[in-house]
Amino acid sequence: MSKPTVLHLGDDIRWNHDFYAQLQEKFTVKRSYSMNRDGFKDALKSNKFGDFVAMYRPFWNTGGEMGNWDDELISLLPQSCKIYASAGAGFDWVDTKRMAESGIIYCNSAAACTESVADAAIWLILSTYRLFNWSSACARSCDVEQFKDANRNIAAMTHNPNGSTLGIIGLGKIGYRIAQKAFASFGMRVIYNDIRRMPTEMEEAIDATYYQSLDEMLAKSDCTVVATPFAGNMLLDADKFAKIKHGSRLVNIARGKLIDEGALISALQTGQLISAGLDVHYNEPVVNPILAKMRNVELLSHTAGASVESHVGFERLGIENILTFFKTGQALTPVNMQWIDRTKM
Ligand SMILES: O=C(O)C(=O)CO
Repeated sequence: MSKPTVLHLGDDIRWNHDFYAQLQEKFTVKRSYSMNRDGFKDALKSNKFGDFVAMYRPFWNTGGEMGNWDDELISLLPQSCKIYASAGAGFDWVDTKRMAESGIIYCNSAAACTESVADAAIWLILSTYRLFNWSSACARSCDVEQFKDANRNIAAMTHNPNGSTLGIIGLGKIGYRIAQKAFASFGMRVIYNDIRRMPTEMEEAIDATYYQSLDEMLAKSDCTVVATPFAGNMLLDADKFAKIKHGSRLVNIARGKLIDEGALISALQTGQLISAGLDVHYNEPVVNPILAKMRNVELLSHTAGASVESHVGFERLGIENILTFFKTGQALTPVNMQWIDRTKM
């Protein structure tokens, strides 16, 4: 009997060759490599990859050249396709509801990069308190006057995070890990806003307080961290910045489009916010040049999740999702089960 087909999108396997061999034992693996949208659409229309049962994208460098997975693309997938297991925590580029309507489970890989993203958030949080960006830029300038300026003046403007209040928007896997680290390392008081409240024992473990109202949480946070998925709507606009605690800080490790960058810049210029730390940007890969010039703003190149450990984990988790799903009928990290018609599985 012939083996079912898995369509492997994009990057080669880099770390998990033995594990990939297990996938190849059970499935015929076909490769799309890097196809642009038109090429990929033509390939699907002509059934170039056959009636594949799963799609696997082991890393984020390539395999996304076809652009957003919207109705146009999803409607071209063969009816045989049941699961798409992809690298990455965020899935703002996939209409997961539309996929579910075609009976396809989408699995993300947040679990594989949680540690890296949470570590990067801690870096950004610390930097918003201690203004390391400013100190680092002065040292890198190799200019004696700038060095002296930082050395003399930073102390009067920076603070220890210990005992201050960290407000987390989105206490999912990553948000919770950030909270654990900030609570354990800096003794920060954790408050959070989410659509769902955490179980009591999880709240108690980090002494966290739930705020159903985002506005009320923003008014209490000394540092707000955005750790929620982008679901098509902006979260922090001028109205929200007017409600945020005066003189507080902002960190974003989620998605740039959650924040109105113009409003953020105004909040930083008026002192409503005293600093910010951003891994993600509204117009990636273009970084806002006004933010780039602000010495109280730490900027990264969307690398919060980028580590060997995340990469190893992305490759593994995608394969595990596919193998487990076809063995047990259940995927490990699905995000769209609420829309899947289980009677058709
Ligand atoms: O995995 C993702 O989606 C990330 O943005 C990690 O930083």
